[in-house]
Amino acid sequence: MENQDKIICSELFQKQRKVEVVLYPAVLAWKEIEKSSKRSSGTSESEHGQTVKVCEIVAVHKTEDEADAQPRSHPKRINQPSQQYPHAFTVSYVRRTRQHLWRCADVTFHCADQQICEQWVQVINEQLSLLTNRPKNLLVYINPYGGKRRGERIYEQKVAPVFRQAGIFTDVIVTERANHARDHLKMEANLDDYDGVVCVGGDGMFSEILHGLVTRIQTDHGVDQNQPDAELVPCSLRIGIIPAGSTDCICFATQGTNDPVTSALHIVVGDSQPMDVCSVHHNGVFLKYSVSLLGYGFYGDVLTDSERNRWLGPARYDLSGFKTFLSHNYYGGTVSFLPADDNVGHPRDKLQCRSGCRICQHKHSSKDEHDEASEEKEKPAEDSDRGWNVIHGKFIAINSASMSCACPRSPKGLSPSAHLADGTTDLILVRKCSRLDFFRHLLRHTNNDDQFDHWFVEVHRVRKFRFEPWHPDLAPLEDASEHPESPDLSPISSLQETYDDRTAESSWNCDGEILHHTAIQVSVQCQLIRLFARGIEEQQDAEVAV
Ligand SMILES: Nc1ncnc2c1ncn2[C@@H]1O[C@H](COP(=O)(O)OP(=O)(O)OP(=O)(O)O)[C@@H](O)[C@H]1O
Repeated sequence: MENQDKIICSELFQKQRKVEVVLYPAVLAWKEIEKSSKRSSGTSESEHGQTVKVCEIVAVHKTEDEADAQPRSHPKRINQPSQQYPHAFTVSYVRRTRQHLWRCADVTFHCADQQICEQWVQVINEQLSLLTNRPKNLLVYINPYGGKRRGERIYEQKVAPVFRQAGIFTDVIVTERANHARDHLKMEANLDDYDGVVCVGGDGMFSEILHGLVTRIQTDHGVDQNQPDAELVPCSLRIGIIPAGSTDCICFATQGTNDPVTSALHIVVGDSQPMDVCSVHHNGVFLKYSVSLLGYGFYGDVLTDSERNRWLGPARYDLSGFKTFLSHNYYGGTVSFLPADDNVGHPRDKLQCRSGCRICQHKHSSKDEHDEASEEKEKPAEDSDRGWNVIHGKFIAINSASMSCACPRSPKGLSPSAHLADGTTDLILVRKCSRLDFFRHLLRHTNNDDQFDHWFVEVHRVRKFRFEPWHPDLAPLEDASEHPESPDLSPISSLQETYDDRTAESSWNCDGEILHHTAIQVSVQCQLIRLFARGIEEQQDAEVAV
């Protein structure tokens, strides 16, 4: 940093200390000139001083009220700095606290000269205006009925003040019915007026925003969503998520916490996290988009049952989970999938998707190359069955996890190494097994053991997959030859077993909504959307090297 050009440098006064304050293009730094035993916290501190990244400064303003600028706990000393340094400015910046939580902290500097004070405010504001990724105008949708019905209060009390401080203009729509936000985005919203869309609600509300925005962009570009192989147009507007639902998995998986203030700050600093979206079709008709979990069998049944108990609130998922576990249903069907290239890793490689993920970045550059190459072609090649794997079987669960699906209850998630933006989804097949085995598998989602390390579980990283349920009259024999890596699979006797013991079909749980078709085709659309998020930060990312 010493080598960077100083933009401005002054001797100022901060918390009873004389400090040298320097603004570099990327960092604001200050260090004590006269040693004091007291230190403030929140910024990166070292023997050289403290720093804040310019990109994490929320706002700067002149501090008009001297009383506000002085620490109240030292009334005796108020006159000392205020006589010598009567002018002050305050820098508000992102401060990391525990477990990925962000808070807005203030540091106030006192100056002897009004001109210097004003110059500092002006220069910092000029640097902030160079940060073109920051949103200035946002369209906010609030679901007043999500979660514990606190969406409006959360927005007014915790989010709006942060946006105001950062000088962000907002248009706020409190939804009046389900799909209000989706329809407004699809048909009415003037998207050119905004730099992003903010969703105040849970995963269901996010799904509305996702569908509204993606559909609108495809319509505007004349892309037919019903074509399973259509190359969808990525959304230029980013989506911010303010968690206010009973399930906030997408927020948790992209920020590491479900906290409205943290989310608001990620929006203010203009973070950008690309994200894959799965498109789901049935016989050439578009059904839904999914960004987190597509689950057939166990998770479909849990959702179906929980819908009957909505009155129980979030507790309905526990009750339905328990009931579904006891019923121990399994379902016959054929799963076909197109495996991903080796360069995106494997679901069991323990490489977790974190902020600045290497695998997602690699995928991004190869996507660019692919985009350029495909522009030269008239039309993308037709899907052939070349490279597809086919598995027939009886399954307790078929899950496709496009992200880890980590949540406070299952901190590792369904697929701990799934990536947010690598153009793949992790297809997890849980075959028919004993109830005790299935329990052991579920338990491993909550501890450090590998949940895929069971004879009845297999996991594949895929770009596309299809599912066809077995129909009563047409049930094929189970084909163990297709999956040689599962030596313990049913012996010959069960291959001869007809599908007499099947139960009825299950349903697909698509990001918390039930799909009305069981035979589906799924295709991952690489980095179709971007969120105001930066992925889960490693601890060392929280500190600036000085
Ligand atoms: N004004 C409204 N009235 C009724 N329903 C609404 C309204 N606005 C949005 N919704 C719907 O409420 C559903 C649940 O919303 P949300 O995801 O915000 O809360 P949630 O408590 O997490 O719910 P869930 O756990 O079911 O996803 C969404 O599917 C959304 O379409």
